[in-house]
This record gives sequence, C-alpha cells and structure tokens, in this order.
Amino acid sequence: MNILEKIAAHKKQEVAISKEEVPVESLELLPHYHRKCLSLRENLQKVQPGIITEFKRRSPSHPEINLTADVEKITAAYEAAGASGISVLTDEEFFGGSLDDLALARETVKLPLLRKDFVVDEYQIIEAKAMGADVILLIAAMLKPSEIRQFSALAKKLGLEVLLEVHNEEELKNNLFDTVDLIGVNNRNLKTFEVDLQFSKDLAEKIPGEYLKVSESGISDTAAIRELQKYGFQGFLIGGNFMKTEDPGKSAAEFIKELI
Ligand SMILES: O=C(O)c1ccccc1NCC(=O)[C@H](O)[C@H](O)COP(=O)(O)O
Repeated sequence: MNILEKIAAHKKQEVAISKEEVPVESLELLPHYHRKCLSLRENLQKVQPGIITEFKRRSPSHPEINLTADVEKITAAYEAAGASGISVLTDEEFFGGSLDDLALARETVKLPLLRKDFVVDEYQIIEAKAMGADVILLIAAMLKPSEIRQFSALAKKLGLEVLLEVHNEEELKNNLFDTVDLIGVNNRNLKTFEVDLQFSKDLAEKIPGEYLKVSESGISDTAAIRELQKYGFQGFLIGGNFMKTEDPGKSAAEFIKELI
C-alpha cells in the first residue's frame, strides 16, 4: 500500500466511528454549519500573489516539523503577516492535527480556512462546514471522478469552496467539474514524496481559465513564486517552509513582505 492508500483506509475507519459518535444531525445543529463561508478564491484574486499559509505539525515525509506548534498563536500571526487564507491540517494519525485545531483557528482569524484532510466520505464535508471551514480539499489521486463530482456538488450546496488537487494531466482532465473553484497542482508526488515545481509549470497551461490556479508544496523562496506567477498561478500553498522555523508567523511576514 502506498501512503495515500494507507491514509484512505484509516480515514474510512475513522469516519465510521465519527458517524456513530457525532451523527450528521448533531453536526447540523452547530452554529458554524449555518454560517456564510468566506471566499478563498476572491481573496486570492484581490491580492497578488496570494499566499495560503499552512498550519501543520508533522507529515509522513517530514515527521517532526513543529510538534508543539500552537494553533492560535500561529494562525493569528499568519493573518497579521498578510496571508490570503490558511490551510489547517485536521488529520490526527498522519499529521498530528485535529478538528479542534480547525475550530480554534476559526475562533482566532477572519481569513478563509481550508480544511486540509483526506475526504473519502460526504460526512467529512458536513463536518468541515460545521467546524468552521470555508474550503475543502479533494485529492484526485485518491478519489474516482464520480466521487469528485458528488463531493464537490455537496460542498457547493453547503456554500463551501472546493480546491481540487491534481498531480498529472490525467487527474486534471478527468475532474474538470463546474463545482470545483480552484485547482491546486501538488508539486509533491504523494506516492514517492518527490518534490519538483516543474509539475506546476507543466500542468499550468492545461488548466482551463475559469479555475483559479494554486501551486502547492515545496515552495521555499520568493523567486519560486515569481517564476510560477509567469505560468498564471495566483495562489501558493506553503507549509513546511514556515512551520519548520522557530517563529512561523514571522517567517511568513518576511516572505510576504519580500513579495510586495
Ligand atoms: O507532505 C507529506 O508528506 C504528505 C504525504 C501524504 C499526503 C499529503 C502530504 N502532504 C500534504 C501537502 O501536500 C502539504 O502539506 C502542502 O501542500 C504544503 O506543502 P509544503 O509547503 O511542502 O509543506
């Protein structure tokens, strides 16, 4: 099993337990479920280049990024730094995140929040809305096109935006639904962990103009942003480059300042 298969198998077990413990009817009673979502797409169009800063403590490729990171402190600092949106890892098993992190981030900032997790079931989309997310991630490498269509349609119905993550042309062309708002090219091959910004450059011209283009992973300097802008990317998802430093908010502020 590759890492995505492992994560998907674990997610399915996790979701089955969550459905028992917190049924959909209970999620629908939570206040955030009825809130109007903020638009990451609009924010990325307003400020160029738009940086989506990520809160993550660890990952399968980097098991010790910032294990004791404080979500309130860091998301507040990301907002002050000028981020256009924040990605919050909510997977516990593989990334050390939680839904509590998302809820705390929601209490802390007024920026659009991406629930960064591995969606395999509609339940997680309802959960994302109920816990204060504005955007969900759908990963083409782990879902069938019929699932991407179904999940993105539900997200839209709930007022959430959808970031579709692709890594190659086939994943892209099979999933161009009008219920997708943003297309993220992951520069990290999630099966091998190889990172190369060339993946974004190669796919850029194949992404139709109606989708906002986001480049994800492995971005570590502002020169990379300048280069990717030439290919039409408007959003840049950056995690480890900030989270690995002693003060992620300060690193993000310096990075964004260099771009404006
Ligand atoms: O990063 C991993 O090891 C990983 C493994 C399996 C699935 C997803 C994984 N990462 C998620 C991401 O793609 C990144 O958190 C995100 O794009 C930010 O990347 P970076 O700026 O390189 O931290």
